[in-house]
Amino acid sequence: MSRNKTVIENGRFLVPGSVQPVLSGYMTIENDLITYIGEDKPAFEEGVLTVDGSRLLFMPGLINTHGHAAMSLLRGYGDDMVLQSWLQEKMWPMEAKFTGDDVYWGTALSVLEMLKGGTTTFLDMYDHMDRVAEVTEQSGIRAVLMRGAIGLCPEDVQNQKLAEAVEFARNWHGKADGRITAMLSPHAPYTCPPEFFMKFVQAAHDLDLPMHTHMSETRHEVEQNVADYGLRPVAHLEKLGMFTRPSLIAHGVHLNDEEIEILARYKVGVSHNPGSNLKLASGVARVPELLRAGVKVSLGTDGAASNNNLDMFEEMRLAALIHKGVSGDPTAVPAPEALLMATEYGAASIYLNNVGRLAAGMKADFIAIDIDQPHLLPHSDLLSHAVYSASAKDVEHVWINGRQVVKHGRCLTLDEEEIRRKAQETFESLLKR
Ligand SMILES: CSC[C@H]1O[C@@H](n2cnc3c(O)ncnc32)[C@H](O)[C@@H]1O
Ligand SMILES: [Zn+2]
Repeated sequence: MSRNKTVIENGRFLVPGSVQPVLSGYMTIENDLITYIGEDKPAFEEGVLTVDGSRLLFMPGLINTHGHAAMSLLRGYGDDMVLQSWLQEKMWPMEAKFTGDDVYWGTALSVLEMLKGGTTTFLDMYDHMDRVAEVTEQSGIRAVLMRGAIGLCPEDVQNQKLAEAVEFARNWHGKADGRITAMLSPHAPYTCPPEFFMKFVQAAHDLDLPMHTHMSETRHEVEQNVADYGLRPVAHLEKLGMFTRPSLIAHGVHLNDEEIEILARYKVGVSHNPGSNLKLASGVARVPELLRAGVKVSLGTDGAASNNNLDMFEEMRLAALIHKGVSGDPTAVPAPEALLMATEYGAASIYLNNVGRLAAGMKADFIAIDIDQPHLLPHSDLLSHAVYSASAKDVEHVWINGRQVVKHGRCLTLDEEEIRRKAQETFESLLKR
């Protein structure tokens, strides 16, 4: 008998993008992989763990392609502000006080929220990344991690940040049973002078890693980029060589047709963060146009201080709704497309080719939602329900890399009580420092 085998029986499974997007049947997981999914009952040996899937909807784990996990400590601290004053007056002064322990507890709080809400992979750009990696290892979640660098500082400090980013990537890429991968991440073109940004591009070449940055989030940022460098942000980053690397940009709210064409040509991914963009009054990204141009569009929450939660079901729903409202076209982002953005396109945009889809051979990263609830009945179209009706609270079970990490809504890998207590204590201590 194989070391670790589970068979899900009589479940409903979401396979967006396929001819049969809602499949009734069975799924087999062996060690870290899905080995079978189909209508026919597989033969299996006595003693294999079976899960009754009859009241559950199984779907790929959700993939959060942009965030700053430790910022959960600043949830509710600085609402109703635009990006620049929010960063300069509220976030950066508080973040300057963060220690490694603060980042650990803030990240633990976010990972707990994400796991319980059905997110199985998250991207994180922050400081003290060894502590983020520690939470990732302990919790069982999958993560794409990077030391984000703001270059508004003397050159020796810039170089120190770059060195930390490189060292982190060297130490952690491929670790935690392969659940951690790394990228390199200058924070944004408006916080990283060109020479500093180009050093990151060179490092990404040297380490053969993809790159990630914030870009074209606000109209002000685009105007400032033109004033400072004579170029809009896309042409500016193209000139700095970023797109010679596999790249993902966060936001991309203010893009013109030509910029969309450039991103498509270089196969640059865009992490669409509708909740954060709405809350910071940044605008609404041109997602239907990006998708039509063939750009990989995925979904992210950004940090919990600008969202103000990490519920990827909410981002999916927002992505499916707001573009209908803006365009007047009810087919602007249909439900299957929104689900793909949160799963398969998410995986592609962070350069993971083995998650984001329920299929034999893929890593067993999947979730089960309880569909026996009033807001998820009748079972007319379960894919529609997953996008338009479900929320993080409906998540019953979560498996990552074949290991169950949430069971009946309880996290099996983290100490929930301790994290709740430490998060509150940490916030209170930050206010006093
Ligand atoms: C260098 S660590 C990451 C850095 O990013 C800041 N941040 C959080 N949300 C946003 C956003 O929407 N746009 C730009 N920068 C953001 C965060 O406060 C950290 O300082
Ligand atoms: Zn961000």
